[in-house]
Formats: sequence, C-alpha cells, structure tokens
Amino acid sequence: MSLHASSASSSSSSSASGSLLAPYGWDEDWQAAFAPYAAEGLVPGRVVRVDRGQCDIVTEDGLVRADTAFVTPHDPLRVICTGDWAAVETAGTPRYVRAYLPRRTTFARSTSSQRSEGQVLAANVDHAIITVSLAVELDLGRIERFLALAWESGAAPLVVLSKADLVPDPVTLSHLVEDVQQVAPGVDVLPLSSQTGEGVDTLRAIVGGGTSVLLGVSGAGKSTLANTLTGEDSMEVQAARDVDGKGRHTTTTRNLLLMPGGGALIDTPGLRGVGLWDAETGVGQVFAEIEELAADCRFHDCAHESEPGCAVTAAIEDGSLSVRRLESYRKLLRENQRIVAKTDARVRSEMLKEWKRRGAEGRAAMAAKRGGRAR
Ligand SMILES: Nc1nc2c(ncn2[C@@H]2O[C@H](COP(=O)(O)OP(=O)(O)OP(=O)(O)O)[C@@H](O)[C@H]2O)c(=O)[nH]1
Ligand SMILES: [Zn+2]
Repeated sequence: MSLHASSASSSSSSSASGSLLAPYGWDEDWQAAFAPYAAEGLVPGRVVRVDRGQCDIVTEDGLVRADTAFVTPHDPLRVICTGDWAAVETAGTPRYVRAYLPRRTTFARSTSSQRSEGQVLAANVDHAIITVSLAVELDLGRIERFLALAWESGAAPLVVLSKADLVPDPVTLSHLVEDVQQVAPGVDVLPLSSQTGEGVDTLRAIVGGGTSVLLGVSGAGKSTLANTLTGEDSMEVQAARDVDGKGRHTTTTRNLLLMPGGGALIDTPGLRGVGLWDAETGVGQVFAEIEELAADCRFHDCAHESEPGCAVTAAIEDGSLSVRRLESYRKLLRENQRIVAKTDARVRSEMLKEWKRRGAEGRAAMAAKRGGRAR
C-alpha cells in the first residue's frame, strides 16, 4: 500500500474531474483547498441535508451521516449548511464533520423580525432561479426583491417566467418578457412551461454546470419545475410516517439533488420565501442603471429629490426611468437599512451586557483582593 502511495496520488482517481463527486461540483480548486484535510486523513463530501446535530454527506464512498458538533459555532452564519463541502472523519462512531471549506457563495436570510439574526440557508450556489408565474399579474417589485437577494448571495440570478402555456399569444408573451427584462438588467429572462416543455432545455443548459436554487412565492411553480429538472418527486419535503406506532414522525428527504442533465439543485423550504439580509450590494446590482445615473448627479450625496443637477430626476422627466422603479429602489434600501440597524442594535446591547458582566466580575475580584478574603 505505502509503496504505491505516491503513484496513487497522481492517478486518475485523485483528479477532480474523474471524482465521483464531480457531478456534485467538486473541481480542482475545491481539491486544492481540501489538501490540508486530506493530509489529516479526512474525506471530502458535499452536504445534501442538515438536521438537528447531524447531516447527510455524499462522499466518494456513498452517503455518510455525520455529527456536526465541530461545525456548529455560535455565529449562526457559520453553521454548516446544505451545499457546503465538508471534511469528514471516516473512522469512529459517530463520525464527525471536522470542518468545511470556505464558501464561494452564501444564501442568508434574517431569521425573525424579533431577533434579527442572520441564518445561512445554502452554500456554494451558482444560479438562483427566480420563478415567477405568468398565471397572475406580474409584481415587478417582488422580482426586484428576489433579484437583490440573489445578487447578494453571490449566485447569478435568472428569471424563469413559469406557466408560459397560459399566455398563448406570442406578442403578449414577448411584452411580458420585456417588462421583466427592464427590471432585471444583466439577467436572463426565460419563459418556460413545465406542461409543454417550452424553455426547459434552455434552462437545463444554463444551470447544467453548477448548483442552483429555486426562489419564488408559493404557487409560482417551483415544485413542478424542480420535479421536471430532477426527474423525481424531490419536493415531498415533509413526508409523515409512523414507524413504530407511537405517533407521527416527520422525515425530511434530501435537499440537494443531482439533475440528470448535469448540475445540482438545492431545495430547502427556507429558501422559498426569504427576506433581505444585509443586501445593500445586491440592491445596487438590481438597480444598476439608477446607481449609474446617480454617479452623474452634481452632489455626490444627492437624494434625488429636488437637488439641482440631479441626473436621476432628469431621467424620470425624460421618461427613461420610471417612478415605480425609483420608489422600489428606495423601498428596498430602506428595508435593508432597517435590518442592518436592528442587527447593530442587538449586537450593541449584547456587547453592553458582556461589558457589564465583566465589569461586575472585575469589581468583585478587586473587592475580594482588597478585603484579602479568598472566596
Ligand atoms: N398551466 C401550467 N400550470 C403549472 C405549470 N407549472 C406548475 N403549474 C401549476 O401551478 C400550481 C402551483 O405549482 P407548484 O409547483 O406547486 O408551485 P410552488 O411554487 O412549488 O408552490 P409552493 O409549493 O406553495 O411553494 C400547480 O397547480 C401546478 O400544477 C405550468 O407550466 N403550466
Ligand atoms: Zn440625484
């Protein structure tokens, strides 16, 4: 064994493209990043599902269940999640995930309005498929919100206009596509029907090379599309079963699935309807044309209200920018600022508590010293 160790490491089994993990996105860069863990005897794998304290990981040797105690730090944004590349200990019971590789992209959301903490939902996502139903009136503001979220994550957004079969008139359809294109600069807008198959191959070609997630409101057609893309009923996320007759147990199926045409699809319920989380950069990308205009305003801190030499209000006057679009931009920026401010306030109050606690401890220690009493 040891005789062949060096030749084995240069054999095809160790090349990233020849790896059984290649369909899951394993490449030369991940392999290079993993080298220190490989040297420790750890095994790489992609997290396909996380539940309390444990996760399922696809490795070269198949699916492994491992304990996440070492990769569940206090900071919720750094807790291991679906899509992470894990370093797994293969020996011992239970098996442990020792670490995960630095993420290329991160989907995060704010957990609740009360605590306003970030929570990471998926990692290493390349494409965010924003699904918008053509069966109902287009809500451009909502599309802009999803776009901001997608850009912020680092994934490339793509808008799928689903249920295109319900718009039989091609002229109407092309108008709808144009309307969406206007609010999505730099983003592909693809009409698609899971029923007729229109657009499905085009979508497969776009998402075939990486990891995707589906975003969109309830009823947009995400489950139907996910089933079309993965070829299975992957979306029965909560299947009730009663194994031992003691009551109903809920079991969750995998959240990361391979698409037969190539690429992986992450579908976690949490990703489906998400609020903004510190998405200022993302908002800027959605409204790129407004930020470009703003650069030409006379005052660099122009509020685009009634300032002289404002390029933004000029664009509204000449009709090249819509009032709706500017208002939507402002609304998302405000919403984002509220979240950031709330988070800052929470962090401040936690720091204050910590200082008070340390101060009290310090005073107690000083008093004990002065009094010469051992406690
Ligand atoms: N006509 C038509 N209907 C579709 C198409 N895709 C989905 N639908 C229908 O739209 C409805 C909602 O689809 P779902 O896939 O369940 O939507 P969803 O986004 O997963 O909804 P949630 O699970 O609530 O998040 C269902 O009745 C589907 O049959 C399509 O391409 N054409
Ligand atoms: Zn201005």
